[in-house]
Amino acid sequence: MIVPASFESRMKDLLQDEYEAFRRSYEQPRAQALRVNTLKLSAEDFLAVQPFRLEPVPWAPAGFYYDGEEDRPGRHPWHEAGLYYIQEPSAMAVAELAAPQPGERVLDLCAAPGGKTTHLAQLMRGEGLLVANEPHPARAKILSQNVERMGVPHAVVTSELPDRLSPRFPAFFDRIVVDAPCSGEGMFRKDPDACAQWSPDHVRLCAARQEDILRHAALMLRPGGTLVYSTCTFAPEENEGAISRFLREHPEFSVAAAQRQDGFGSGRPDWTADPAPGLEHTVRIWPHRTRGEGHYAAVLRKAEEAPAGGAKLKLETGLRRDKLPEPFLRFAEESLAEQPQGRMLLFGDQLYALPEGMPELAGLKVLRPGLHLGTLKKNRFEPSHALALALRPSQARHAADLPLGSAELAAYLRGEAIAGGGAKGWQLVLASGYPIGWGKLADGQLKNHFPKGLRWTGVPAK
Ligand SMILES: C[S@@+](CC[C@H](N)C(=O)[O-])C[C@H]1O[C@@H](n2cnc3c(N)ncnc32)[C@H](O)[C@@H]1O
Repeated sequence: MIVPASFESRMKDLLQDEYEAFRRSYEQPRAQALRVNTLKLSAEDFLAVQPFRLEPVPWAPAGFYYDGEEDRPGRHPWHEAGLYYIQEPSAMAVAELAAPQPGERVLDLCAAPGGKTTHLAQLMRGEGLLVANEPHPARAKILSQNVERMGVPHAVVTSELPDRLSPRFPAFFDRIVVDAPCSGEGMFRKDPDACAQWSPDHVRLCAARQEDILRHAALMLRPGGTLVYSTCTFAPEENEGAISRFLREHPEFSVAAAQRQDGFGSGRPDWTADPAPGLEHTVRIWPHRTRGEGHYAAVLRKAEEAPAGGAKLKLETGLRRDKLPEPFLRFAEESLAEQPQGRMLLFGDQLYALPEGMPELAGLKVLRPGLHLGTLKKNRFEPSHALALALRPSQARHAADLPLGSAELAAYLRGEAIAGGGAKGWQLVLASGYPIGWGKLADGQLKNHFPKGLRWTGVPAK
C-alpha cells in the first residue's frame, strides 16, 4: 500500500527504529472482528452456537477476531438479528475504558455509525440514559439503524453540533465519550479515502475541531465525571497535543490512569511541546504491535469540586398510564407476554418508551427519543422493527422460529410471505431462536413485516 510521502517522513521521525515494523504492517491484511451483543446473549452462549472461526480480542471480553478471508459475518441472519456488531478491534478499547455503569447518564458525542454507542449500551446492560449524537444527518440515520438492530432499549439519538447540546445539558452526564472526527491514519488499510485525503493541513484542521468539541463536552460533564477522548489516528497534534491543550484550558480536569490491557502502549509526552502531566497514562494501540488498526485514548476525570451545572433539567413526563392509546394496549394484551413498563411518549403517531430520567428535548433534532414501540394507524397499532429486536423471545405471546439455512428464513429475509400456523395476528419471527422481525398471521399466511430497506436479495448463509 502506498501512503503519502509526508506521512511517511513524519512517522519515521516519530517511530525511528520501530518505523520499519510499522510500515510492514501495511502489507498485512487488516484485522477484522465482531463484538457479541451481550444485551441479547452472553459471549459464552454465542461461542457455543456460532459458525465462525473466532479468537478473543485481548482488551474486550465480548470481542472476537474472525477470519476475513473465510467468514462473512455481515451476511449472516444473526447479524440482522443484532447478535453482534462488526467493529475494528482497537476501537473496542474505547467503551471498555469508559466503563459505563448500568443506570448512569452517558453521552456519546460523535457517535455514527454506532460502534461505541452499541458497546456502551451493552456495558450499561440497557439501563439508564444513553444519548448518542451525530451531527451529520445521513450518518445519524445509520447510527439510529444500528441502535435499532442491536435492540438498545435506553438510547436517545440526536443530530446536533456540540454547541447546540452543551447549553441544554449543563454538567448533566456521568460519562462522555468523544470519539473525535480525525485524520484517520489508523484507517488507511480499511479506507483508501482516508489515505487520499491525508495532509498536514488536514491534521491541523482536525486538531482545531477536536478542541472545539472537547470544550463543549467539558461543559456537559458533571463534577467527578469521566470523559474519554479517542481517535483512530497516530498524529500527536490530535492526541497528546489535543489533551495537553485541553488540560491547559480546563484545570478542573486531569488524566486518569487508563486500565492497562494486553496490547496497550503508552501515550507519548515526548511527542508534544509542553506536555500535560499524566500523558503516559493515556493509551496508544499500534498496528505493528497488536492485531488492530490503531487508536489513541485518554481517560480524563473532572474534579469533584468543579462547579456543578445550573438548574435541574426538566424531565420529559410522557403519557400518563391511563392515557396510553387503546390500540397499543390491545396490541400489548394480545401479542406481548409482559406488559411494557415505564413512561411512554407519543410523537405524532409514533409511540416510544422513554429511557429513565430523559430530559425534555424540545427544539433539538431527535431521531429517536427512546425505544420505538410502533405506529398508531386509525384503529390499530403496528409494532416497530425496533421493538422486535429489543424483545426476548419469551416476551412475545406468539413466535415463528425459522431455522438457519431454511427456505422459510431465506424467503422471510427477501420480504416474502411464508406459510404460518398458530395464533392469528402479530408473531415475532425468530432466526433459530433470536428475534429478527415481525410477521402477521392471517389465513395460514405470515405476512412479511421485515423492513423494505433491509430485505436481502441473496440467500442467507447457513
Ligand atoms: C470517528 S467517527 C465516530 C465513530 C463512532 N464513534 C463509532 O464508534 O462508530 C467521528 C464522527 O464524528 C462526526 N463529527 C464530525 N464533526 C463533528 C462535530 N463537530 N461534533 C461532533 N461530531 C462530529 C463525524 O460525522 C463522524 O461520524
